[in-house]
Amino acid sequence: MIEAQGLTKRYGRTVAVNDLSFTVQPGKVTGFLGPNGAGKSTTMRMILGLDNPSAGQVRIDGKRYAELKEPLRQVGALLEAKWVHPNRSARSHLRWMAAANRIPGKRVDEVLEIVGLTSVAGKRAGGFSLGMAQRLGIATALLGDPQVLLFDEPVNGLDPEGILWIRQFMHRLADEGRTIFVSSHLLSEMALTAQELVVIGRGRLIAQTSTHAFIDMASESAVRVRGPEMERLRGVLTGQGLAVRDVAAGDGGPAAFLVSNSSTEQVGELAGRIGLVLHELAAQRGSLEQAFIQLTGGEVEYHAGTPGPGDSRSATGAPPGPVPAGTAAGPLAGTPRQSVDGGVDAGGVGVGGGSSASAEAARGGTGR
Ligand SMILES: Nc1ncnc2c1ncn2[C@@H]1O[C@H](COP(=O)(O)OP(=O)(O)OP(=O)(O)O)[C@@H](O)[C@H]1O
Repeated sequence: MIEAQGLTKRYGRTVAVNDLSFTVQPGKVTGFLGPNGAGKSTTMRMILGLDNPSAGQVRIDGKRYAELKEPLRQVGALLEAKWVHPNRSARSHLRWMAAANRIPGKRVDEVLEIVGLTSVAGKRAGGFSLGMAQRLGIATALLGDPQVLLFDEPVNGLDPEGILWIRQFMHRLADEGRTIFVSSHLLSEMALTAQELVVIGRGRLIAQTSTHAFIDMASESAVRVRGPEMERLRGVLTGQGLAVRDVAAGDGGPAAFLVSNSSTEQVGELAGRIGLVLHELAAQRGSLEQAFIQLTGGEVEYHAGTPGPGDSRSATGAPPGPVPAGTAAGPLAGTPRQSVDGGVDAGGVGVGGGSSASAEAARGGTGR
């Protein structure tokens, strides 16, 4: 289990993570969802002890990362693909990582098998596709057979086959009772991958809930309705206080109305009461991605103090809770990352990725 309490990270004037509290339970895939710059990677680095919190704390099975005796056996992580020395084979890389962490060599062949890389284990990792590199990163994270696994945007850049593999693989790991925490900025992807969600925007918690509940909350439910007497239809709907929007004709079909926050039953019955003929009556869902952007405070390019869509959230039916509306603690996505502070030697870290100095440290800094 992962537990964050009041977790906060400041980089100069940027508040990357702002008083974040959440828990990640074993036996499920928990998605860590937020737009680019929301603070996901920073949070993950703090979980892994690669960055120190400015305030608050995060614990893995009750302990801070630094207190874990054999971290690679407790936590594995995939932070970034394409991080292996290109001239090393997958097997020799894994052997090296295993030896550095006192893990028996036979585990290397096991993890190669688990991720489906056995047949290419002797090939140069430099020639690997992104999907294969991701598998190798996952194999590395699994070396110590940890119960807790973190994946930072694992499907970025993958083809559909690679995405499907990662998704199914995570489900399998969760079914084994492990704690799986996976970040993404794509709600549609998380809708298929995660059972639980921790949603953040501009460093703050927006929701921790089941994926199902979040999608219900995030997506507008509306009814599309059409008939030969549109103006009578409009009258009966607005007469009941329903919000009616004109929808342009799609695919050459006739124009229709979208009725917000209603059901097909309600619209059908209202029409039926006055004997109105309908040619179309269908439940519609808004775009998940758009709703998500609205909920998470919108644009990635916010600058401190700039009001954004988050400010009108209450008017859009956004959920209650810790909302970043109007906060000046925006992520300043355009802000250059000037400093990497609190970097901790990752020698024993189950980090399957990361192009940073810490990943180099994980490789022993040998540059081999
Ligand atoms: N080392 C750093 N120094 C300065 N600012 C940083 C540093 N790391 C992150 N930030 C800032 O903190 C904020 C959160 O960044 P973070 O990378 O954690 O977000 P994210 O949700 O992972 O986004 P992405 O998916 O784009 O990586 C951003 O404004 C970023 O510019």
